[in-house]
Amino acid sequence: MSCDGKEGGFPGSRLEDSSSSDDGAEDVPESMDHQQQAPECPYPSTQHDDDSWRDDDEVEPRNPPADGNMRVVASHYNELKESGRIERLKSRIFHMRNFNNWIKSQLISEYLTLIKHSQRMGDPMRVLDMCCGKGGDLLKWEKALITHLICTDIAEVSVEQCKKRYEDILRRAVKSKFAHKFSAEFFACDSTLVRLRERFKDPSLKLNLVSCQFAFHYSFESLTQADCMVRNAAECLQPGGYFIATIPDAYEIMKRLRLSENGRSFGNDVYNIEFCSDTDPPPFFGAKYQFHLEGVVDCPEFLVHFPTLVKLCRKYGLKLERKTTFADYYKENKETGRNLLQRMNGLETVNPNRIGNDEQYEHIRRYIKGNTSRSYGSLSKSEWEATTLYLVCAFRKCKNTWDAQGKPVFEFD
Ligand SMILES: C[S@@+](CC[C@H](N)C(=O)[O-])C[C@H]1O[C@@H](n2cnc3c(N)ncnc32)[C@H](O)[C@@H]1O
Repeated sequence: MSCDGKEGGFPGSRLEDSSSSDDGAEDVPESMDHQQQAPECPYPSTQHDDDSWRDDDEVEPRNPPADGNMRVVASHYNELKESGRIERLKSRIFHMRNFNNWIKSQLISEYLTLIKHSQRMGDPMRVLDMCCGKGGDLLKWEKALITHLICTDIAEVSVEQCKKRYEDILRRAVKSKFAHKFSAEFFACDSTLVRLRERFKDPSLKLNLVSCQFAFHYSFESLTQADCMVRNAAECLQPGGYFIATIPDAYEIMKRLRLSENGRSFGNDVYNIEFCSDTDPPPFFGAKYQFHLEGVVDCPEFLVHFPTLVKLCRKYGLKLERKTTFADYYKENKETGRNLLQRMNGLETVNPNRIGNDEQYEHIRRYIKGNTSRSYGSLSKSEWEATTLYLVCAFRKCKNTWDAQGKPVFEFD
């Protein structure tokens, strides 16, 4: 597909079960645990100390208004085909997709746990899954024992599939005495254009968690769109509630771009990023690139200038609590999340005797220093390079008072 992102479909790679995820991974039921125990082989983390934007302080859109990229994005996701389990197993990014899904599980569990600790027994747990896709996180919500879920996405086909999956979960829960049941509502809309609360069944609803996984960056097409998306994330959150997201790490992208040969594109055999113009430094909004991920994504995306995101969030009472690259989040969570990572097949079991001189596993050869007596859990070099394009972030909703004009005054501590 060309860099203008106006053609072609969204090649899918899906499981046939009811839990596949649009970031390419899925919730894995406990019974699918067939990966052997394998110690994880660490892979060097990437650094980003390079501020790639102009260093003034303005949050000004320098790009023209939205040019229809959202239509392109929506049709990509709407056209996404479900593929069989066999096909998915053969994918070169099978483990990376599961690894990304594990990161989401850890993040969701971390913040739901924090919220639960501040609640009383029996308090409701209400979640907005903004840009929910086909419902890849539904089993996570079920396992976390939430009470109400709102799912929305720009792609109507995805929302329909998400709703069907929820109904399947509910049917199973009704049959089983012990399964957890939660209520849910679904609607399709553009979160960068529409005020979501007006589409809620109860617009006065207070949420505990807003989750936006692998999608928030689409809003950085323009200030207006990003502002709308942040307001949607913030305005229904209770004080003490959280907005959590996984987004591409724009610093890492700019760093790799500047190291690239042609200064416009870079990647490997599983992913590619190509900038549509050679704006360097990039603008705060509308810094567009074409993202291609092996068999899963071929879509226009936008850099998220993180300090600008933090400013927008503050405007709506959201205080930054965490910004961590996937590489570091993995390091932080690999002990506590080890069993889940294994169950989710988030790492490939690599036998050092079988890797020969394959440069994809060079890091393992270096790590084991000749000891070939056991297997290691790892990702291939290409998969690792792709997953380390991302970061996790979390913002906490602050309490507020009201000024004489009726505007909220947030207490940021
Ligand atoms: C990579 S998928 C992630 C889906 C899901 N959050 C997950 O983790 O499985 C990105 C999703 O963002 C949705 N999306 C992109 N732009 C959007 C917008 N402006 N409003 C609502 N949804 C949007 C797409 O339709 C797609 O389902």
